[in-house]
Order: sequence, then structure tokens, then C-alpha cells
Amino acid sequence: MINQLYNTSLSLLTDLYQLTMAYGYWKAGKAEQEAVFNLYFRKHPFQGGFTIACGLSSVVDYLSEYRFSEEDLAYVGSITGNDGEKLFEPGFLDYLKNIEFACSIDAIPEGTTVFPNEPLLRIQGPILQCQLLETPLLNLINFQSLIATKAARMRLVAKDDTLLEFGLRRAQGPDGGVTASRAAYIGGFDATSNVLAGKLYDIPVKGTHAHSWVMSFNSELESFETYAQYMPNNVTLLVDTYDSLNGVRHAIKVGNLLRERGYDLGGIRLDSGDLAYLSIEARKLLDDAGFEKTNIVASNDLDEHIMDSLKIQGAKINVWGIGTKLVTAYDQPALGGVYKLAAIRSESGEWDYKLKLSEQAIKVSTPGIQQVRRFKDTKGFVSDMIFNIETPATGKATMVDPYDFTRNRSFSESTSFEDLLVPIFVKGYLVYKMPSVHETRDRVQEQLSNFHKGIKRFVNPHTYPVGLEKGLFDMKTSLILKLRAANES
Ligand SMILES: Nc1ncnc2c1ncn2[C@@H]1O[C@H](COP(=O)(O)OP(=O)(O)OP(=O)(O)O)[C@@H](O)[C@H]1O
Ligand SMILES: O=P(O)(O)OC[C@H]1O[C@H](OP(=O)(O)OP(=O)(O)O)[C@H](O)[C@@H]1O
Ligand SMILES: O=C(O)c1cccnc1
Repeated sequence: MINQLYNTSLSLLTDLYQLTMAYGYWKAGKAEQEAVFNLYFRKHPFQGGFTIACGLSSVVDYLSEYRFSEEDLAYVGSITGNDGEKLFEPGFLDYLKNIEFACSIDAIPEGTTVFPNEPLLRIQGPILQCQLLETPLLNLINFQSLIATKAARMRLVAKDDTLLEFGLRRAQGPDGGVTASRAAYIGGFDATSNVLAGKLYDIPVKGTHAHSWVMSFNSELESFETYAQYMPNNVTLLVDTYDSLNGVRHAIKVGNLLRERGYDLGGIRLDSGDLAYLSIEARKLLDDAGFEKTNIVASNDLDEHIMDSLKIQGAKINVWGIGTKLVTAYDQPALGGVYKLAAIRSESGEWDYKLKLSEQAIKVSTPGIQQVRRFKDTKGFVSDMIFNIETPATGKATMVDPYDFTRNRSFSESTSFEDLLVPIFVKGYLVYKMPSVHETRDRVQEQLSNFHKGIKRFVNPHTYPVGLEKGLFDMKTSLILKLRAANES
């Protein structure tokens, strides 16, 4: 079943309602009408002050193979409605068969720090294609951005310590495990225990051993000696099977044997008990025996908050093994990214801007062909302005807080900036060279270092200013008024 999952075409990795809408567009003769959608989220995960964009590489892979196979079409053709009759006409299946991906996509590169309401992806093309892509694009970006963000939070606490991702066994299925390993690496982890992710994504793989190894021998010491004998260049010994500090003493004995053979004791791993107390005592034992360089690895349901607490308690842990709470994003298992229609090309060739109303201001979508301009000064990034590329500000740019129009900021023409969205596909052709996973990982740290530390704290983080360019704000406001008036009567 699992092999079958990964050998299949993934065009049907969408919700049925995307296909029914696509059918409707096709029947109404609107399939090729040009549309623009934005993919964005409304709130940072983990009550944090930043999010890391991740998943674009999977989007590129997905779209590079985008086509409906004969099997896909046979299945779609077999879907029935409430009356048991086929939902889709053969002519529509032929249309799907001949689909060639023809959209243009602009996106914020993976590894960039992003904020609510900023389009991570902008998709422009035939409305039928844009519609079919809503679900897979959200699936790919939401989860990976969530995990990269969680990992980046752990990196902030770990500082220069080593972070190992151990999550595969607790992950949300095979793909949840493999993509989480990649996103965790991008977010700042150093290695994963997930061998398939290592092979697929060129991520370093690392690991220790389990309790079962120790339990399979008559004594802990014998298990350590045997491990060291066969893998002298990879010895990190799990010491807590029976008694952690006694385990450390056994590890030191094995360390001395290793030294006689020209090797060294790489580390010990603590996996239960009071990790602050045990790591401090273990450090003393190791140092007193001359093993100052031996690592102390800790694992056991860790997250950024426990790590923080352990650091405050003076724990002597310098390698952190983290699984469940990272790869399942335990305290917030989903990023609420959405995909909203922002414009449709009218018959006269003009853009007809679109907006979704809501009772809640935060849920009113923003129209326009959006780009994000990130302004910076000598100390780093200062604010982001979302603007409509069809009506860019000339001269001084004014940015309005979308939730309080009395608050605005102006930027002179000389303020330096960077426009975040870059072309990925132009009318179906890939024009973007995907950076390596290692470059993307570096980008995360480089980006974060340019933001004020207030957005990186865990408790009541500072809200980084993101606003709408005044022209776009005014256009949105008048569209809201127009739609409210039209829907009142
Ligand atoms: N000094 C500490 N300060 C804060 N949290 C800690 C400390 N030491 C361990 N923890 C965390 O406390 C949680 C539970 O640890 P606890 O000692 O209760 O379980 P355990 O050692 O796994 O128990 P068991 O021996 O039954 O497996 C884990 O998430 C662990 O990471
Ligand atoms: O706690 P996490 O952050 O999820 O990290 C992964 C956990 O998986 C292992 O435990 P498990 O009991 O599955 O196997 P073991 O016998 O190797 O300890 C490992 O010892 C960690 O405790
Ligand atoms: O290598 C390890 O120590 C490891 C791997 C997976 C899960 N827990 C621990």
C-alpha cells in the first residue's frame, strides 16, 4: 500500500470540490479565464512572532509532474453523484487528459521569515488549473512551514548545541515523517535519524542505540563493550536502562577501552529522569575521568520550553534528541494557511479584483496581484508592505495598518528594500533554480538574525509591522464598501 502511494500520479491529491468546481468552470466556458490566487496564513503558529516558509521545493516537484494519468481519469470518470449517475462528462475527462500546467507562480523562497497575510505563493493562470491546485499547495506549504518554524524555535534555544531529529516513529504517517525531517533540518536541526530522509534530501543522518540493545545482553557493561567493539567510530551509549549514573560509569569504562584502541567515547544519552540533575552529575563523572569532550545527549519528550527550562537549571546537555513534539507540532498541529481568489481578468482585459467578506476583519481577504516589499535599515528588517504590482507606489510609499487605518508609516524612495516573491514558474515553465537544502537552512538563520529579538521571544512576542500599501488599502476598502452595499439590498 505504501509503495503504491508513492508510485502513483499525484494529480488527484486534491479535494473533490476542486474537481466539481473545475467541471463547472469548464461547462460555463470559463476554464481558461485568467485568475490570481494568493496562499497565505493569518496567524503565527505556537503563539509565536514569526513563521518560516517551507515546502516550495515539494511544490516544484509536484507541479513538474502535473498530469492526469489514464488511471486517474478512469477513476474520476467513475465518481457518481447523489443519484448514482456519473458526475463528470467524458468531454471533461478529455479536457483533463490534455491539461498542461500553464500557470505562473511567484513565491517567497523557502527559509524566509514570513508574517500573517503575506502571500507565500501567488498563482496566476487559467482559473480551472489554479482551482485544482488549492488543496495540494496548501497541503505542501502548511505542514512544512509549521515544522520548519517549530524547529527554528528549538534552534533559538539550543544556540550552538547540536539538534538531532528523532521523530519518524511518532510522525503522522510516512510522508509526515519524511517531510518533517526535511523541514526540521531547514529550520535548524543538524541531522535526522530518518534514513530515508537522509537519502532523499541529502540530510546528515545520526543516531545512538535503543534500550533493547542493552536489554538483550546479560549486563549493561557487556552491551556497551560489544557496541564499542563493532562500531568504535560511532559510540554514544544510552545509559538510563537501569540506573543513569551507574550507566555513565559503565560508559567511562568502555571509553577507556576505546582510547586504548585509538578511538574515543563520543557521547552518553540520558532518556529519563531529571535531565538537569543527571546531566550535571554525568558531566562531573565524565570530566573527572578525563572525558571532557564526550557529548551529553538528552531525549524524552523535549520541546523548546523544556529545553529552555533545562538551560536555566544549568543542565549540561550539549546534544538534544527531539522527536514527537517536533514532527507532530504537538502544541499546534496545523498551520492555518488559506488560498484565496484575488483577481479575475475581465472580458475587456482589465483585472476585476476579488475579495471575500467576513464578519471578522482578520478573515477579509485582500485583493490584488500582490508582492511583499521588505524594508530594511542598517540594523535589519523594519517592516513589510504588501502592494499590488499593477499599481505600485511612485515616490514615497505609505503603508497602512490594515486593522487600524489611523496607523501608517512612510518610506522614502531611498529606503532599501527587497521584494520577497520571486518567479518560480512562468506560464508553466520552471524558471527558478531551487537552492540546496543546506543553503535554505543557512537562509533561515541569516533571515532570523536580521529581525529584532522581540519577535523571537516565546511569551508575548512583538508583532512585526506588516501593512498594506495605501493604494491597495484604499482599493480594498472601497471594494468592501461596494460588496457590503450590494449584499445589503
Ligand atoms: N529538570 C527538568 N526540568 C523540566 N523538565 C524535565 C526535567 N527533566 C526531565 N524533564 C521532562 O519532564 C518530562 C517527564 O519526565 P519524567 O521524569 O516524569 O518522565 P520519565 O523520566 O520519562 O519517566 P519514566 O522513568 O517513567 O520514563 C519529560 O518531558 C522530560 O523531558
Ligand atoms: O521523546 P521523543 O522526543 O519523541 O524522542 C524520541 C524518543 O524515541 C525513543 O524512545 P522509545 O521509547 O520509542 O524507544 P527506546 O527504547 O529507544 O527509548 C527515544 O529514546 C526517545 O525517547
Ligand atoms: O538514535 C537515537 O538515539 C534515536 C532514534 C530514534 C528515536 N529515538 C532515538
